[in-house]
Amino acid sequence: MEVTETPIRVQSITQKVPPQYIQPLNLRPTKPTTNNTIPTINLSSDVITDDISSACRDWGAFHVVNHGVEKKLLDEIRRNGLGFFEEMSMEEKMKYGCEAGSAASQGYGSKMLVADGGNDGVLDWRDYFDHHTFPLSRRDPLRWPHFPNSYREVVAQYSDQTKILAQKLLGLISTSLGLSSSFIEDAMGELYQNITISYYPSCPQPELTLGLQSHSDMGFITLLIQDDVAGLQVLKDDEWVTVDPVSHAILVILGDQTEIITNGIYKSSVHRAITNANKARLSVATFHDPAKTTTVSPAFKPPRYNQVVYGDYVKSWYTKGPNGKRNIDALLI
Ligand SMILES: O=C(O)CCC(=O)C(=O)O
Ligand SMILES: [Fe+2]
Repeated sequence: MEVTETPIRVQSITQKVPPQYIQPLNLRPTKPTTNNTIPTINLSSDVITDDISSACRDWGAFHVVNHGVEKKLLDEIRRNGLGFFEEMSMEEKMKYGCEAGSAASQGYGSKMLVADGGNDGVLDWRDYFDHHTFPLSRRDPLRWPHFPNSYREVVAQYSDQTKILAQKLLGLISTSLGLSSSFIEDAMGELYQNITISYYPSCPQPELTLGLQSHSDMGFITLLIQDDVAGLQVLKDDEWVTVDPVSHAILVILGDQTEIITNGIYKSSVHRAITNANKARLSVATFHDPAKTTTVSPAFKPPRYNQVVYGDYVKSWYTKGPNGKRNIDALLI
């Protein structure tokens, strides 16, 4: 299997859903049957260790409030992202197009994972803009949109503030397991951060498509904000639970490296995005990963996962496709 970039962007599809975007019957979204809601943790409260611990154990995802990222900045990054996708011409946007054939290149794209089986050949109903933000040597704002005017400044500030929050959360996660507060950060080594703004155009047949297929994130921790159009779902006890947008909260999603380092005590969250007939949806996901050369291994004995070089893990993810959790399951001892 290989990763290719399609020349088309979902935004440019004007009529009915082309066949490449139609999910097989068993993967099409159905109405959630549960009223379960993911937990919310107030980071300004003193007694949150137990809450963090149960949210990480039971869900692998939770909202945080009083998180220290300026509310204005959350609004601004959503506004600037929307400005790029909705107000710039396709011709202008394509000047920032991702490199064809590269799995994680920076810029405007709509990724196509081509697999020999399963559903991975089906395309996501999503366009995105990916920004490399940390280490600072990777940060090149000239490769980010020049419109709206504040775009580059807002992304840089958002990157700085979310990195601080991610470090704080990794500290809390470490201490909740009796590890030193810097344990996960030390194991991660140099922090790599990418910010992906996803734009899910309204879809004429949402019952046939997925905005983003079921997956868990590869790295340590993802911080996600969405707009007021619901669409994100997390898998809990084999049921899809819709994550209702909470104004100015940030959703924390544990990634596969956190599952490995915690020896499976904490689980990465399987999630997906569904589409909507009437409204486009925007989300901003900020990923925190180790360097490709870093080896991640369980902190507890006996290990339940084989250690892995992060770069190999990423390669395998892009080779086999993200479907559900099959990549991390392959490391189980
Ligand atoms: O759009 C969303 O809410 C989900 C995005 C996501 O899961 C990802 O980019 O990995
Ligand atoms: Fe994700």
